[in-house]
Amino acid sequence: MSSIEFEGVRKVYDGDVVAVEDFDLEIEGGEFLTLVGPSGSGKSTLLRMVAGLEEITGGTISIGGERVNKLPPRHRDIAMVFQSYALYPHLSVRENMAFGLKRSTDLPDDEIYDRVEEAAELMGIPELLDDRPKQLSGGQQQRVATGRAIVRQPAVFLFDEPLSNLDAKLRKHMRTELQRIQQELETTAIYVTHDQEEAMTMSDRIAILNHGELQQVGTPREVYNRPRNLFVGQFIGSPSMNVFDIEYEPTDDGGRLVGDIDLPIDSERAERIEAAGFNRMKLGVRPEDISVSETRTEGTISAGVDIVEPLGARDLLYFDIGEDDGIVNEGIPDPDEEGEAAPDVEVEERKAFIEPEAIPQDTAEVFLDLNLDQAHLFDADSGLSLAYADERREVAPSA
Ligand SMILES: Nc1ncnc2c1ncn2[C@@H]1O[C@H](COP(=O)(O)OP(=O)(O)OP(=O)(O)O)[C@@H](O)[C@H]1O
Repeated sequence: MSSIEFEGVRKVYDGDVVAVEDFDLEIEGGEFLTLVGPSGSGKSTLLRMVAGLEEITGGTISIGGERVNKLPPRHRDIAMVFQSYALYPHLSVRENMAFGLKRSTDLPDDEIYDRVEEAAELMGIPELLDDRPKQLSGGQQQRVATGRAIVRQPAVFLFDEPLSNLDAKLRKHMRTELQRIQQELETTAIYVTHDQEEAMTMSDRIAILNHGELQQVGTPREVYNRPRNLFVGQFIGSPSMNVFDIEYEPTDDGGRLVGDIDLPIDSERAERIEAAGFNRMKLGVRPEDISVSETRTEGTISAGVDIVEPLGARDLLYFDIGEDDGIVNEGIPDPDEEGEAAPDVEVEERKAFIEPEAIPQDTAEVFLDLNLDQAHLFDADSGLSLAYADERREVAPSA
């Protein structure tokens, strides 16, 4: 099982487009690691550098302990599965799956075809071996493309959004299939996706990228429960975290968070904020950590009810918090008016998962309980989470 190591990896296109910056990551042999991040954050570039399809501007990539910076793709023991399956239309499925090995090795034909049969078994497509690609559905083509990668018995699988052309149901099914196969073959895998549900369900670890820089790497649970910074907090989780602009104010028995909302906090939390030196902050509360309160207490906020969407097991409440809710929507011209494009203003939508029918119909205002034990505090300037500021202090040498 081959490990993959990135050390200070950097990629600059055309002399000045920095696509990846100072990227360090160690992927264990047999691990399934997913790269996520917004469009243009450098995911494909990283994958292509591992494959050898893109030159590395700086740093080192090693596979199985061997530095591969200058190694041509065919010597890297890697198979890549893309979003487009790129099957040869004039060849049968069997020939498509055998093609790579026939070209790149001296293996005897019967061994190659044995491997094709095995891979077809594993992918559940032995009955398709004599078909042509155009006779296959999207899901079947996906299986053939993956089967073709398996035939090569590579040390590393690279997946670049392999499921994005499939419908939602098939995508879910193929997720489990790919995971099962990767585990059975004990191959190391790097998987790129836009779909964070995919990332959460398939991966041993998730690496989150923004502007070519690694923001955090951890198990799905770690990055969800302990986001290192505001970016990760907002990127992981759907619908995304509600963010409130707040400042800290000390009081006699702890402190208060004031700004978009006004809530008391206990002395333990107040001490941690003071020790971290945070003042202007963002409070992140996930939709699942908000509930409807029967009564107004000091620990609740009042909110306007915008929409309640019944989702079955629970309802999704869209709410607002009045004048100071940070929602920038003044003066947005009507996008339908000719010649007037809507400006690039972020309109925040606040959301909470609530018990079904927790709000009677036609209710305009509710009291909401924010579960502060599950909430995240981030420094407004650096974006760093308070949880990690605590850690930083613990490891800092005492003065
Ligand atoms: N061949 C290229 N030449 C110049 N710039 C490029 C090239 N390929 C990518 N880039 C730039 O590098 C940055 C990272 O692109 P990359 O495709 O790696 O991002 P990504 O995270 O995979 O995006 P997406 O999710 O949209 O596929 C972007 O700014 C992109 O415009």
